[in-house]
Amino acid sequence: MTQTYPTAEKAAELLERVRVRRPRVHCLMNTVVQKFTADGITVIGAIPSMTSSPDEIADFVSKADVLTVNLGTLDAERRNVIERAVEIANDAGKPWILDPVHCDYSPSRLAFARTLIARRPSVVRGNKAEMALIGKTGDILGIETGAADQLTDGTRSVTVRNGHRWMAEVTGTGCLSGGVIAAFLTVEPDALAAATAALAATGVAAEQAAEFARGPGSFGVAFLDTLSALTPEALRKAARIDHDH
Ligand SMILES: Nc1ncnc2c1ncn2[C@@H]1O[C@H](COP(=O)(O)OP(=O)(O)OP(=O)(O)O)[C@@H](O)[C@H]1O
Ligand SMILES: Cc1ncsc1CCO
Ligand SMILES: [Mg+2]
Repeated sequence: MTQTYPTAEKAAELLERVRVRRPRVHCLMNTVVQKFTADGITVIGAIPSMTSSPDEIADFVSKADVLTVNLGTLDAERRNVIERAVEIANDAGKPWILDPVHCDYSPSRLAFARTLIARRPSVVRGNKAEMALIGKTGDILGIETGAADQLTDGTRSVTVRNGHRWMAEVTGTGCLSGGVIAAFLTVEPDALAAATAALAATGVAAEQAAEFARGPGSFGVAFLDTLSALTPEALRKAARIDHDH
């Protein structure tokens, strides 16, 4: 069967679509990087909301176009809220993404991540250590980020080679990428194409930011500037997307 693979042209088209649609992205985000993640979602052209209040989660997920579930600062109440949010997203047929932060530190968190994966997110994204434990995710798009981002949906595999080493020195670039991927999921049903475009966009913005930042601190700020200013044309030219065939 002939496979369709995401291209730089497709990434540019999807960036344009996100900016036109201005999707609502609800985030159950860890408490460490809420602001940075919300800023990343805003500058890509989407609208973030971040509440984890049990009595409001149903309304927020119902009004959102997509949900981001991040396990970074898990506690008993947050687990319940996550389960409720996932149920609402699934019942409404809305896409959601799981970031199993630090599942490599705690067996109970890894077990919780597995129960969530059984409820079929559109995407699971983690760093190398996290995805080594999560393992294969079958036909659910699995993404291991790092110097190169590796994406596979069980049939097709893609590598995004954009980015800068300072991304690894700013806490929350991975969490932020989850929010940006979520925004792209609302404009493209092929999760592989959506996530490839999102990671190329953040990677190209990081390369541009590194040209005028002086280190990780100023890079974090510059990255929001360049992600905000990123044009579809600049993304098309600078995206480095490879695939397996
Ligand atoms: N050495 C590197 N060179 C280029 N890009 C990188 C490098 N390391 C990480 N990145 C990029 O940084 C982002 C975060 O990836 P990483 O794997 O570090 O996530 P993470 O560990 O989950 O981050 P966090 O938990 O702080 O949010 C991704 O977009 C990835 O492409
Ligand atoms: C450092 C840290 N601890 C919990 S969440 C988080 C941020 C992203 O991983
Ligand atoms: Mg992480």
